[in-house]
Amino acid sequence: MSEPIPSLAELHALGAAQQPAYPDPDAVAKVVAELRNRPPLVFAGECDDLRGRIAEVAAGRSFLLQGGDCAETFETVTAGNIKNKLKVLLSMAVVLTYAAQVPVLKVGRIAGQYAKPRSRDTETRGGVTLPAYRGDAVNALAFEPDARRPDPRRLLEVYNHSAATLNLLRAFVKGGFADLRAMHNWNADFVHNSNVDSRYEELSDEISRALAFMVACGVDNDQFRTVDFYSSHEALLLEYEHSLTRIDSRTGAPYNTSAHLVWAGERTRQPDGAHIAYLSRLRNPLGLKVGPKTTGADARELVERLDPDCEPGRLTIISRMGAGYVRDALPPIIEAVEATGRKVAWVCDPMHGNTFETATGYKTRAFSQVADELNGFFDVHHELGTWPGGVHVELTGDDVTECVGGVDELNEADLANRYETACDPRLSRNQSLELAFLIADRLTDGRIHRVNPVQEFQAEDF
Ligand SMILES: O=C[C@H](O)[C@H](O)COP(=O)(O)O
Ligand SMILES: C=C(OP(=O)(O)O)C(=O)O
Repeated sequence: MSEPIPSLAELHALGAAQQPAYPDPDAVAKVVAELRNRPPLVFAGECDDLRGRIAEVAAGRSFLLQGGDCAETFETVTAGNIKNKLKVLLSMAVVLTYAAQVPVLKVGRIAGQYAKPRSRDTETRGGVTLPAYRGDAVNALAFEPDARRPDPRRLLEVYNHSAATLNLLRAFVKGGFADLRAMHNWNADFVHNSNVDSRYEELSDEISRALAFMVACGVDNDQFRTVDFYSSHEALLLEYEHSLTRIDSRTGAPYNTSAHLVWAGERTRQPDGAHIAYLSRLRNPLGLKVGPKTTGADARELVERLDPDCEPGRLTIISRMGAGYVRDALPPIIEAVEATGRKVAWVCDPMHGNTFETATGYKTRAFSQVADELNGFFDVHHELGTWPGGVHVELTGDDVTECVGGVDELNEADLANRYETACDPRLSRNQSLELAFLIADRLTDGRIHRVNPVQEFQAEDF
């Protein structure tokens, strides 16, 4: 049984990094009271299912695909946007499942990813300094004093937009949209102009033939109709996360019911800080981001706090080292955690350690560095004999121009064409698919242990 969740006041007393400076505490209290009355967005039993599935990842029998926007915005909660993100994640999952023949666990960075930690509290433009944009959960992106003032009522909008997003996602994944037999349609709206597309089309044709064969052999057609899809976000804003925490009536344990999985970010994982104190009490599966300065001892201390019962599937460690550091910085962390006997899922975020700013002021990432970090991650796990359990990516289903390189050979001048992110640069739909093929190649290069597809593949694994 978990210890009780500390009160918000107790958490703040521990020191909470990256919280908004709300000007009106009464307005915050009102919003918290209102959120505490709202129905949960996810069911505790679903979080338990996800924990079981992450245990499969940790055991080397499955691969975790976690992805979505850097920062969701209220304005982009539209059917088209949600559908495109789901389509690219499903397409990536198909590539991984079929080409690499590993079951793929699908987790969106979605339906709650509205708050951003920032390097600086303020932003200065043309001699004017305003509070930094901290995500739609806190303030608005426009560089104006009113827009940048933190407004707690935005947390109610986070709840509303997350509920609408989850509702549509559940309809898509259970209602037939994600049917494997419809995989050609997921890409019908895209311009087919790259070698990634032809690889994908070839693979879809092969899958269609394989499915027709299986159906002809008597496999139940309906098994391909639905998929399991989970939600996740960084548990950053204590007021929001705490208000959506509920005691499960079945077990008496506390769950964050705003998402299936929540994670501690690189900037908020102080072992004695508020975020770790809060997360350690939850029964949800948890993520932990670790950067290049994390030592083995740091990692050990954090996993002992977050996973005191050494429960397989409890923890997903998401490394975000940077292409130049991953090969040196990751091994001591893996060794220290594995030495504790814990079974964690090891996941690579190849985005956050590889951000740079162009001379024209765009924050971007080079696809080559993203690929290099991923390759480093696979190399390290190969050398240590551990399972490279998954990938965590910032992506969108649209043809944005935010990261340079990749199949469309985007250069710095192209960034101005469709730079739409509210915070960090995301992979476009083509770059995301290209990444999936790259991962599939690493998983099938004969050096990484994988499951026997014939014995272990089940339709619901897709
Ligand atoms: O997404 C992650 C962080 O919020 C982001 O990288 C911070 O960006 P900044 O350095 O521009 O504040
Ligand atoms: C802020 C993020 O990452 P990190 O904590 O790894 O910097 C993020 O994933 O949005």
